[in-house]
Amino acid sequence: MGTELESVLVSKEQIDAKLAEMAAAVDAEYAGKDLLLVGVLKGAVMVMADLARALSNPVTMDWMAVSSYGAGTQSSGVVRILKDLDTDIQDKHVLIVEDIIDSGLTLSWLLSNLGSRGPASLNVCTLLRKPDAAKVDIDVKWVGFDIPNEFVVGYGLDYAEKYRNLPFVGTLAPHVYGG
Ligand SMILES: O=P(O)(O)OC[C@H]1O[C@H](OP(=O)(O)OP(=O)(O)O)[C@H](O)[C@@H]1O
Ligand code: HPA
Ligand SMILES: [Mg+2]
Repeated sequence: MGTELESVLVSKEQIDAKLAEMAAAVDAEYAGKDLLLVGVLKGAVMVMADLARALSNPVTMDWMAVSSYGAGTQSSGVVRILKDLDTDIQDKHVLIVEDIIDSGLTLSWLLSNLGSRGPASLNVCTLLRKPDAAKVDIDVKWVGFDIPNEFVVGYGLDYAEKYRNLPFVGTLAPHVYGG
């Protein structure tokens, strides 16, 4: 491990096993229905790719890009749409795929934004959640791992755009971000 990384919090093996479990639950929930997975760029790229491939039922996929973190380790609370969906989600079953719910501000904003477009159903799955950091209460159908309130990187998650390609989730040494 490089000197910038402090520890592995969730290993590749743990992620693979959890996504297989989540995929089975998603398959069961949406059996016989058309499901649209909405991945939240950029962080959810890895979860989306691996979760989708673990599903047995066919799905369609679309992406939204929003950003509230910039280069820091704290949410600004201001969510910006950088890219909207390509598809109309009215009357569709929609599952938002996220890498992490931290303050919950991104998801809370997304749920109200997508909810106003009239989907047949709207649910959320996330690989990680920080219960101690929640600023808003959100109903999340599937959560992979509840983790401590520490800044994490890897498996899609970045610090100033770095570390997204790590195959595991790890904590960053505080000296890297001045913590
Ligand atoms: O619960 P919250 O406190 O709102 O944080 C969660 C959001 O923050 C991250 O995205 P970010 O804005 O960093 O964009 P990125 O995915 O492109 O890194 C992450 O991917 C979630 O979408
Ligand atoms: O802990 C985190 N790490 C990286 N990106 C994030 N976005 C919200 N929380 C985090
Ligand atoms: Mg980020």
